[in-house]
Amino acid sequence: MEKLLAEACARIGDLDKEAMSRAQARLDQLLKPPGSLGRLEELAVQLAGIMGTPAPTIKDKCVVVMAGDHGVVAEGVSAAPQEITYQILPHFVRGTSGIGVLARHVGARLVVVDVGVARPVSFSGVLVRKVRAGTGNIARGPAMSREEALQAIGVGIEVATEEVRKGASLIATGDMGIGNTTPSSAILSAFTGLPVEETVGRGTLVNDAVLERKRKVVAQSLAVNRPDPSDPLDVLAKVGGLEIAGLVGVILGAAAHRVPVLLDGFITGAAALVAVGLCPRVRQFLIASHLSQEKAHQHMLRHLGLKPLLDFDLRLGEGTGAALAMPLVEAACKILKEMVTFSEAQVAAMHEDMLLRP
Ligand SMILES: Cc1cc2ncn([C@H]3O[C@H](COP(=O)(O)O)[C@@H](O)[C@H]3O)c2cc1C
Ligand SMILES: O=C(O)c1cccnc1
Repeated sequence: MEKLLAEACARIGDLDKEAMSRAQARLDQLLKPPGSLGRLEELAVQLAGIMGTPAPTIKDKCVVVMAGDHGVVAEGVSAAPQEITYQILPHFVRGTSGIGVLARHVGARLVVVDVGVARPVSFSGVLVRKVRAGTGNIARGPAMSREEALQAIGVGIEVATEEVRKGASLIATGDMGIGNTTPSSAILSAFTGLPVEETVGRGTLVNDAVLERKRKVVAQSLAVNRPDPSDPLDVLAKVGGLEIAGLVGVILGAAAHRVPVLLDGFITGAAALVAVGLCPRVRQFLIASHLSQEKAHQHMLRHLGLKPLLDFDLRLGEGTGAALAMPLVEAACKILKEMVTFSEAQVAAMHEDMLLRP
């Protein structure tokens, strides 16, 4: 499994600078004032760099949802019962959960993976790649062993690779796992050193008493496990989650094939922190779809150096924000391909001498 991770990291290159400058040059000639399509232009240049062509196209889109359970729910850190992680799975497959509806809405394939759900899963349509039946309670000990973390990363790499083989040219990440905002906060604190007051939020909308308990639990998980921020795998194994590890693999596996990765909210952000820790170059392949209402997401994105596309007050996870942002990514590609330049349109050029140039 370590080999799979090492291979994926080794394959992740830099952005294609030549494709980026050609895309930028075309954007500057298109029938519009310079830079007037704003962030769509930035996105277009990034996509050109990721996909290695000045005219990138998105053909097939998929959302990968990794599901896993968390021993730390025994501490009373979520307003939702643990069984929901299991019970919601058929609604993913049938398309009646939040991401079920939104993935269908944007025309993306939905891939649901059990990488660590507590109960045995046998719903047809769910890919069962269970590494273990839920993590250990991070308030008392490690979430999982290093080997299990590597195995779950391997599952993610394999799933992403398979989706790319089937034709995916844009992959969105999603999470399902009751309790998973707690390990995500622990990961954020471990990497940034931020105090739990800054990294712990309300998750499924817990009240003040639970929020306070959650802060103590995260602080305790760090004190008990002493994750080493210079060793991302150590952080993941000690205070992470199985679905978070799976998502680390999806991110690395997609980037290894030069496929852009849309992050969702707080949990996929925690996975991104680990992935970037393991392979800093992967950052350039990431697109932050939205700013979650989970308060600490802003710290996460700042640490990752990513600017969210949407600010929609979402706090569901499942990949819902990432799915909603897919049409923006497609729009950025279409601008490059389908818009005409001033000269192609035979339209009078702008007054160069009157333009503000940086
Ligand atoms: C019905 C339901 C559907 C969800 N879909 C995603 N989450 C989200 O909420 C959970 C994280 O919040 P916490 O750490 O407070 O438990 C995760 O399952 C996450 O995916 C859901 C939560 C619920 C209740
Ligand atoms: O930002 C998220 O992804 C999120 C926030 C709260 C609960 N579940 C997910």
